[in-house]
Amino acid sequence: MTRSLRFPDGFLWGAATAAYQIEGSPLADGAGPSIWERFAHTPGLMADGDTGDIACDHYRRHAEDVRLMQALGLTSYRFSIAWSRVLPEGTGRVNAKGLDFYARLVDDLLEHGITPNVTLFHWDLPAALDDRGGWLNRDSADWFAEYAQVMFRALDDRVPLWTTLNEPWVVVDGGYLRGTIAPGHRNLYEAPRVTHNLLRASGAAVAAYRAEGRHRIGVVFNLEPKYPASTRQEDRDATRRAHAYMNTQFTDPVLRGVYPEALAALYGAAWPDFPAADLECIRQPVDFVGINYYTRQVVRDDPTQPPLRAAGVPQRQRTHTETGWEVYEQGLIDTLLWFRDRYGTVPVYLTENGAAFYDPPQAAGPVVEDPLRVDYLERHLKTLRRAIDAGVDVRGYYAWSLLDNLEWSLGFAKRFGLYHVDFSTQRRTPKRSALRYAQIIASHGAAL
Ligand SMILES: OC[C@@H]1[C@@H](O)[C@H](O)[C@@H](O)c2nc(CNc3ccccc3)cn21
Repeated sequence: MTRSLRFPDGFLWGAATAAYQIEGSPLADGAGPSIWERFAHTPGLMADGDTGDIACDHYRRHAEDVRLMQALGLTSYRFSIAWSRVLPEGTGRVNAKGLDFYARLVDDLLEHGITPNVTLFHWDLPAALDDRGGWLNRDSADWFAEYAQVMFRALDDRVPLWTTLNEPWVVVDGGYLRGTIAPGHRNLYEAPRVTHNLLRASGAAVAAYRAEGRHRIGVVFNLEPKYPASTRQEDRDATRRAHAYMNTQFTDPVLRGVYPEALAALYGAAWPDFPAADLECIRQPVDFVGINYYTRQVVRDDPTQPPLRAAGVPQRQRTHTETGWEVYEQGLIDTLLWFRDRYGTVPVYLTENGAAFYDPPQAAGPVVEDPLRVDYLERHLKTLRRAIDAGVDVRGYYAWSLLDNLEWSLGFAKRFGLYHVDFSTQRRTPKRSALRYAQIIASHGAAL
């Protein structure tokens, strides 16, 4: 007997985007620059010299894009606020036109029956705050709480789902250790301090929400399950280090109030002695957690790669995406079951899941054929259903992404969208995966 794949009543079917990746017009109507405005306009840092100056032109085409969401039957849309549109200097003066853009977008979503899921910080820190030390400055928690309160007071009457941060690990690893994303630092001593201030900021925003919020607030982590390349103790130890660095470095402080012990040894002299009171702020209870799942990592010991001393082992026998990520849907249920077993019944949204594949050249027509993305979507939704059957409290799914967009420093070439975007004309064309997703949504999962 084939089990129905219907999803629970009230389960949200969404798609996700981020401000700098889709909006364009980064300095329009009084907006201040973000660190991404600076990073993207620094020669040599962006593939093909791509920038977010236009991107998907969503700032001007938002009404058209909401109609695209409605065409898929989406019941929710996850998007981020560009902090420096609303607070051009990061704190203090509010730019009414910036706030108004997001109020009009939220109203339009609600009029189309689409639940807004708002991310306050998706990597685009106001440049003016970076000039004051950015996330390295302990004051960043207060700056973020001030900004969050401005947004709560403006939109909490209409926004039922808020998230504070998107993927603090990527900000730390990419922005302060590897230098691959803004602000492009490469400093081991900065990394744990940025982790700590990001988590303090999230906690401060959650505390501010408790004072006046009417709905629910959470935080979004990218979780990537780690599997040892062999049963050798060295590989198992390396796997544990990689898991602590990428995953529990963030989930444990927020959900358990402590950092993983492995981090002190990993960071060594760079590991600060944090005030205990900070952890009380960080561990503010959240109403839900967003999990972004894309792939897994198979890990081996690698003494040549300090401080982690771990390396990924390519799984060449399996399909990979254009960003080099293995398609491994089993990692999704492994992650969700691990999360439930470690942290209990905190509700979860799968706030990002998707893939960049090379869409084969085809004649311009009403649909772009993307068979690999259709397969990726089906595999992961079927697996998500298995996790729900196993008792994980998953409340919604957000495909990354609604539109092909600016894949940060990788530029426009890496296409994750359900809709293809011709960036020379801004024409949106549904991919086959969009039509398949619409069919799945219409059946609430039964058509899987
Ligand atoms: O890379 C695709 C998306 C990206 O466009 C989103 O803005 C971001 O939220 C996002 N996070 C991941 C997963 N985490 C990750 C892992 C390694 C490098 C960069 C991101 C993928 N994505």
